[in-house]
Amino acid sequence: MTKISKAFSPGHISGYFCPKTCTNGDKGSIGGGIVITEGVTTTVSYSDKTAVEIIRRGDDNKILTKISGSPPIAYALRRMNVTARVQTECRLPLGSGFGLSAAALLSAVTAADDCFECGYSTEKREALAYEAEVYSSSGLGDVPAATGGGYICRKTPGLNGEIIRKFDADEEIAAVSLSPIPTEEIVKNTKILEDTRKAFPSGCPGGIEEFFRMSKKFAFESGLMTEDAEKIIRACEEESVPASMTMLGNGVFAYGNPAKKILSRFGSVYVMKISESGYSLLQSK
Ligand SMILES: Nc1ncnc2c1ncn2[C@@H]1O[C@H](COP(=O)(O)OP(=O)(O)OP(=O)(O)O)[C@@H](O)[C@H]1O
Ligand SMILES: CC(C)(CO)[C@@H](O)C(=O)[O-]
Repeated sequence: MTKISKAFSPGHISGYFCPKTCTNGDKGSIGGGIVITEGVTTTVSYSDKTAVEIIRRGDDNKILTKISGSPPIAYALRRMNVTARVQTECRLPLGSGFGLSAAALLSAVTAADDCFECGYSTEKREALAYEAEVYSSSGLGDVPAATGGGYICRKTPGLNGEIIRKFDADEEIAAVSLSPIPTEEIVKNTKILEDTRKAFPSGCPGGIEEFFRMSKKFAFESGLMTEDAEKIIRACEEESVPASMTMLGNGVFAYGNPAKKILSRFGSVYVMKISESGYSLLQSK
């Protein structure tokens, strides 16, 4: 009987970031963000040819989007020397600043390692997910972020970088997304990257409210803030709700139980919490 393995990884919303080269020469970033309870569940089984299907479901479990193919996952499987049938499932929209490519990679590599009994160490699995993410220009800091939970301050880049994780904020995170922003276009644009360097805040936030203040200042000063996001953030300010722009997506994330009501004036709201943990294997049979 064919073995079916399943793994989950949380997503990650970046509030501010700055590209940085890792000590080993790899590309990476430092920054602040939130690891979220929403993410990607990936199922892997043997097939004589790799086929990846991306599924996004709505609240009623109805399929909203079905896409064939995921270049980062196909790259990772080639590096593992395996061919597989892969299905990723998520609820959040793709390309909208929720770090879903990193979540898809961490869960796919974990499930494939189990399915094909590769016997990889944790370090090897994460290094492969990181390599595939950076090679595909689909993210810089989301893989290290999703190896654990909390709202985080990534002080140095890469998987061996120093990450401060805090778990002292347990109210809801609400998010609204108006349209995607392709990560690749931003991380390859030298002018934008220079502006993110200038706007990057120093130090780590002392609490969740300070995290949102630092993120908002970064979003404006880096020039990444969109008109749509600014309008929503202003509405949050009127009610003293901490909010900022989802990096990288044309949308807003906000903290605290009143956030959902404000954001619902602007589009479909996704409600989640700060995740207590990183990715994990869910099923092996
Ligand atoms: N849920 C998913 N399952 C499989 N592959 C995905 C998924 N989400 C994104 N990808 C792959 O990641 C690549 C780049 O996606 P992109 O960086 O735009 O998305 P993202 O990670 O959701 O966004 P962001 O980096 O802004 O959070 C695409 O090639 C896409 O196929
Ligand atoms: C570049 C980025 C904002 C894309 O989501 C993220 O990977 C990060 O914070 O490095």
